[in-house]
Amino acid sequence: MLVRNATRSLLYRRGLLSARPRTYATASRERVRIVEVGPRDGLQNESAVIPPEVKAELVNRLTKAGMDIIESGSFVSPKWVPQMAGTADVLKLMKRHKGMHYPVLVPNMKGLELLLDLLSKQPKSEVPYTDEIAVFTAATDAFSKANTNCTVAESLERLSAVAKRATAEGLRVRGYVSVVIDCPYSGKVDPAKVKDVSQALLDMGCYEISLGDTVGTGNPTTVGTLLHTVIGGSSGIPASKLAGHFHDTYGMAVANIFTALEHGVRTFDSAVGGLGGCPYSPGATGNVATEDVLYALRGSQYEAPGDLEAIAEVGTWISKTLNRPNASRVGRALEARRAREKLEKERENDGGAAETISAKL
Ligand SMILES: CC(C)(COP(=O)([O-])OP(=O)([O-])OC[C@H]1O[C@@H](n2cnc3c(N)ncnc32)[C@H](O)[C@@H]1OP(=O)([O-])[O-])[C@@H](O)C(=O)NCCC(=O)NCCSC(=O)C[C@@](C)(O)CC(=O)[O-]
Repeated sequence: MLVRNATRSLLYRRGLLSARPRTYATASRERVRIVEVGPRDGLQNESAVIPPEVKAELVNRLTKAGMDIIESGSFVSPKWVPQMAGTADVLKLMKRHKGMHYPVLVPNMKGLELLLDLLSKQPKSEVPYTDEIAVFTAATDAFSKANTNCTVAESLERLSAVAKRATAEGLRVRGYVSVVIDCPYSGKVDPAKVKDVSQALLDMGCYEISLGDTVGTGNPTTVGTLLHTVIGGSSGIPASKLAGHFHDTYGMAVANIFTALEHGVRTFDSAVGGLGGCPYSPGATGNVATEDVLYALRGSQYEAPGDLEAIAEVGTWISKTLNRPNASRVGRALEARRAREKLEKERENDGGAAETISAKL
């Protein structure tokens, strides 16, 4: 069947590629959605101050590399998460494109009002700063209190009002449930509780629920058990309404994604360069790296957005900019390959020059 390379076509339509992509024959592949969370989840835990220009540049580079859903910041209390202060500036600075989504986290009505105020001041001719918010809660009271200073029940009440108002204002609402496997404060989490909280978020109008293995302790068995409970039974939540958000603390995130794929989940959150960690989950490392997800899906029946080589270059750039090691193994391997190829080219050029000199002599 004739299909077009989806990512290159998207870039061409956005005016980021000059040449129309060629069409070529390939087997039809099932589309997987990737929510790139690097600019939000990835940066929220960094201790050094990151200027809004750098955050906006990260979004721009990810766009050029083909990502089409980029979580771009948070309207949370700057006292709680100082790194996300200035999200309004990031949204103003970054280049926004029609058809893309730039969700931002909103924890309460105050955050939503700040966002709505910003949107109301934007010239109508511009692409909106965002058309989507993400609300977040947890499967345990202990984590919810540490993260948002209220119990799960209190957070659901708070978020229900936020979701209702956001929907009325024309915004899409995504929901997160944190600590779906283990809680750093209260231990093992009951999958039935995850199902109840997810259902409550759907009932208040969230179009999708991202299940967060915040601590990154899940493995294919525990993730499989979780999904079996959440999706299964007559009151099961359809897999199409779920997303996987796996931190890679124990190196299991890619395996967990494949387990989730087997259960029908087709949306995954990832962060370029494996950036991130949650300020309220001590010891947890970053999200699964976008590069690792794209590489793992190569040659499979699934097609994901994003150009792997280009994403890897963004991972190299942001890791250098933040002065931190690139946490993506695929990113590091591609970096090493690029360095080798550069060296070989230089050698070739040197050899060529030497040959020219000896020919002249
Ligand atoms: C929810 C609150 C605000 C409650 O925090 P609180 O202290 O209970 O809030 P409050 O209502 O009592 O207000 C205290 C002060 O904060 C201000 N305030 C209040 N709200 C806002 C706001 N939205 N924006 C800006 N300022 C705000 C408010 O105006 C007041 O200012 P003051 O009078 O003292 O000057 C706080 O706990 C908070 O912001 N928490 C966010 C924590 C966070 O961002 N965590 C990381 C994101 S979640 C995550 O990473 C997990 C995820 C999603 O990736 C999935 C996974 O991996 O599991």
